[in-house]
Amino acid sequence: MAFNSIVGNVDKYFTPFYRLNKQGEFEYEKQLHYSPELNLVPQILANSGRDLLCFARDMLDRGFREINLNIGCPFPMVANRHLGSGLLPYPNELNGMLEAYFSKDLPVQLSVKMRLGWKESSDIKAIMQVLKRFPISELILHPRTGVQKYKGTPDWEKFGEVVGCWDGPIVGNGDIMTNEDIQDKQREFDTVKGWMIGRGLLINPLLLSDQDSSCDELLTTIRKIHDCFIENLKMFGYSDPQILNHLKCFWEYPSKNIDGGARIYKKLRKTGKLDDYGSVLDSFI
Ligand SMILES: Cc1cc2nc3c(=O)[nH]c(=O)nc-3n(C[C@H](O)[C@H](O)[C@H](O)COP(=O)(O)O)c2cc1C
Repeated sequence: MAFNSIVGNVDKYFTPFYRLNKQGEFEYEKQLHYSPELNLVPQILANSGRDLLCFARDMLDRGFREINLNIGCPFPMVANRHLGSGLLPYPNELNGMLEAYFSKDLPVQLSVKMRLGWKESSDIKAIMQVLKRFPISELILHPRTGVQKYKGTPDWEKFGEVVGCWDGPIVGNGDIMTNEDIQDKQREFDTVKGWMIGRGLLINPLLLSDQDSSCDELLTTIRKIHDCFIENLKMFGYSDPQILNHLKCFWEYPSKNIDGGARIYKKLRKTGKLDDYGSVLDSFI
């Protein structure tokens, strides 16, 4: 929300994934509703048709017409439960979930965000055979395995193979850090519908602007996003300690693009109260 208010120029946003809590329920922010100003797609981490359907119905009630299934999350605590990229070695489980979902014919499109596999990129072969059986509205592929996390480089050759065998809309994701990266990738894969950007936009929120931006412009923009983010967190009803936690996470990526950023990030992380955090931040930025 904060990024969209201050910078924008992005076609589509995705929520962080929702998953069942320990009580077996989904918990949503009360502000989670579709709005035409923010093309937001709610994402779910699931491995059962029942959970996927329950989430889709909840999102339908909130005005959404697309949900996104995450079968790419690489964290072992997630993957060990056959969730995220941990589902990729189990095509039959994916098949069962999708059969259950599409048997209900809900007016909620299902897109998929995935990696190439869990341990082996060869997982993708059987997974693609399953996905092709269903009307998946969009496929977003980050061409690394789960165990790779962010190590090494994305396997763009494998990505090309998937693009070649998928008839529907496909989006690429991985290590896009500059505007030129997008142009290069689009030239290489001209049938690809778009590019999802994660860390690149967190590090440089002005990545998509046409002109080179100065350090001052960048810093001012980051600060504006930050201040808007705080307002949103307050509006969402978060407590001060929760807000502080979110703000500390906020700086992980932008601090990489600021002179002395590592030092600032370290100092901010050490603060224990929101007031102290504000003073430390004001002394730097
Ligand atoms: C802080 C952070 C949180 C993320 N949370 C999610 C998430 O909830 N769902 C998801 O599909 N991907 C998530 N990702 C992964 C990104 O969507 C993306 O696939 C990954 O960062 C690779 O793209 P990039 O090289 O452009 O960053 C997250 C990444 C980061 C850095």
